[in-house]
Amino acid sequence: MLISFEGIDGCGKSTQIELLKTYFKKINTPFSVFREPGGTEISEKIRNLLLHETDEMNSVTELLLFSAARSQLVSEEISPRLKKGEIVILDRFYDSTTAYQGYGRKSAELSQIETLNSLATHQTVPDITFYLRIDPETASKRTDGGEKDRMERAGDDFFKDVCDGYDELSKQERFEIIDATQSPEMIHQQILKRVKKKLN
Ligand SMILES: Nc1ncnc2c1ncn2[C@@H]1O[C@H](COP(=O)(O)OP(=O)(O)OP(=O)(O)O)[C@@H](O)[C@H]1O
Ligand SMILES: Cc1cn([C@H]2C[C@H](O)[C@@H](COP(=O)(O)O)O2)c(=O)[nH]c1=O
Repeated sequence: MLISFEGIDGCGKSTQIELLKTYFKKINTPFSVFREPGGTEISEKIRNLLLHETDEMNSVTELLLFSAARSQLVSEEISPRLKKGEIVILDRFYDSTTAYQGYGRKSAELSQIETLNSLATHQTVPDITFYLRIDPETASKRTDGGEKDRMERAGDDFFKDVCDGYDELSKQERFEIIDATQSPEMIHQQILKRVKKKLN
């Protein structure tokens, strides 16, 4: 089973993934967690380029690098585990590319991004995608104080477009839309309900 978490920076993905890990440990169910971009040696190097490189990067290079990191992660880690019937939790997957590079940066036509996503994932689609929905102002307040990476510095208008992208994407059946301004425990309960339904 493949479970992905999506939303803008500061929406609370990491917090919810930690709570879900605790649940799977409690019920003695093995699972793996990967973050995107990252999760393999090559993909972590690409992450560094994408998030911490200070030189100018054009938006198509950015799109291709996110896709390259994903392709490596899927072939090296995700596909082998899914083939064995394991649970894989992803902190972001290709919906991030559609929302950030498609709707946010407008790096390419959405149909081109869809093709690229399909190529990088070998058509791997999550069983459930939790979309932690939050407005950019509230999310940004949560991450204030910390050092912002290259994507987080993109500005309010960019994040509004990314949110529009997620709102559009989340009309698909596999999405569970969650009000991310609720307490972490309330959000966790909504996540557990959907996970348990899928497990049974
Ligand atoms: N439901 C919540 N209500 C209020 N604050 C929250 C909630 N969930 C997480 N936070 C806080 O918001 C901040 C960001 O949370 P977290 O790191 O889980 O988000 P994230 O989506 O993983 O962020 P990023 O994508 O930037 O890594 C943390 O300080 C966390 O404690
Ligand atoms: C996979 C993916 C990610 N991004 C952006 C989203 C975030 O700003 C960073 C990742 O940081 P996080 O703290 O690990 O969430 O990268 C993107 O723009 N496109 C993508 O495909």
